Amino acid sequence: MKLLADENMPFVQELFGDWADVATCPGRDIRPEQLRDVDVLLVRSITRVDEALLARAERLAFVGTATIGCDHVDTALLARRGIGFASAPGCNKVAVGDYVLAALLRVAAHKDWRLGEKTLAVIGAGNTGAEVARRARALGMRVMLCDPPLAERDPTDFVRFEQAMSADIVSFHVPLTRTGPHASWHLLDEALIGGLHPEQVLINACRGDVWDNQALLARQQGPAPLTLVMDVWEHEPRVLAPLVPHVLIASPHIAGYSLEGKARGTFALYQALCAQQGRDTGFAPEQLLPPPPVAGVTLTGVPDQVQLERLVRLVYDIEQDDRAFRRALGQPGFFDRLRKDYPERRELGSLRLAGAYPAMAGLGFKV
Ligand SMILES: NC(=O)c1ccc[n+]([C@@H]2O[C@H](COP(=O)([O-])OP(=O)(O)OC[C@H]3O[C@@H](n4cnc5c(N)ncnc54)[C@H](O)[C@@H]3O)[C@@H](O)[C@H]2O)c1
Ligand SMILES: O=C(O)[C@H](O)[C@H](O)COP(=O)(O)O
Repeated sequence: MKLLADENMPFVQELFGDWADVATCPGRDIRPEQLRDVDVLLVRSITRVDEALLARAERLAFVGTATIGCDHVDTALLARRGIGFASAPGCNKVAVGDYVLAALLRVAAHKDWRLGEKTLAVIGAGNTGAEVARRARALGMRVMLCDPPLAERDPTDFVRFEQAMSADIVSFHVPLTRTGPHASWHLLDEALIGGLHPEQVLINACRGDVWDNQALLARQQGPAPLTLVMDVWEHEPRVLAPLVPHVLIASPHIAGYSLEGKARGTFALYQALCAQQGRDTGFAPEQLLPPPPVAGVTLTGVPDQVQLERLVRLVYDIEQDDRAFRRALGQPGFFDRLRKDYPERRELGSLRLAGAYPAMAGLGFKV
């Protein structure tokens, strides 16, 4: 069995090496002729799996994407051609929760806000949105959820989009869709951007095209800019460079890039391929992970917001990501390079807090 995988997918050798002939290559450079004799293709979000890519893939029996988002895969085509498919729902939801928590604490320090007095709206209350909501509640924030597809089934817990957009902080967690009643392409459009209050904070850790970046730039260059946190950008890997100086935290689509999240992503594909081939799964994803560099801290009191930010930074320093992004901006290929060389990052759950109050588990730490 010949398996071709994106070179940025860790643990492929460990999981598939003893039963497949494994080759890896840059995900953006996979060519149709490379797939001629390939049985299994494992990709990340940067490989467009479509008619053109699969034109010569006569042996292909399985495609896996080690991601939550599937907007890069023509799943209808795979179904038509009888090619098995798996994604990794939820694999990096905890990492996205960590990213947004770190961002919230940074924003609060920047604006001199007490988060417990603020409202957070989550647009898209699925896997990642729910993680974010859990953490915000643990910070004492008032949380609004906006998810029209879920609200159609049970409206009890949800607010309308217009109400959500009035929150102090609005965090976006929707899949990218271009058609249908809940299409999310440019969900944040020029009209909406123009009507926001200058004190508001917007976070995008889902897909860049959900926000109209040109319209945001126009707003930011005006007299009443917003506070922005952007992990994802319209037209990645290209970035609208003039927007970056107007963004408080800028990063190269790494919100989900914890080591644990990546291990879960590859492992989900391993499980799916094992199931397709009737093979027993011999591993647990935890076995793939090295011990974390800092495994425990003892608290002697209830940490305030500043101490909480320090604790988070002990595991994940979002400012380091922001600095690396600004330093590299403009260099050829900088976006993909930062992602490829992304430092090993552990989840907050890798840190055990002794003496913590129980709500701190809601922030993601092990208590
Ligand atoms: N930046 C990153 O590293 C990163 C990491 C993981 C996921 N993502 C992106 O985030 C997206 C969400 O991930 P998830 O795991 O939470 O997915 P999910 O499918 O679990 O949840 C998405 C939710 O959005 C809702 N939704 C759909 N259209 C909507 C709309 N127009 N308005 C409001 N809600 C809407 C859905 O009903 C669903 O509940 C993924 O599709 C992926 O594109 C990015
Ligand atoms: O959809 C996802 O799961 C994330 O956006 C994913 O982490 C993106 O990372 P990539 O696949 O591009 O490496």
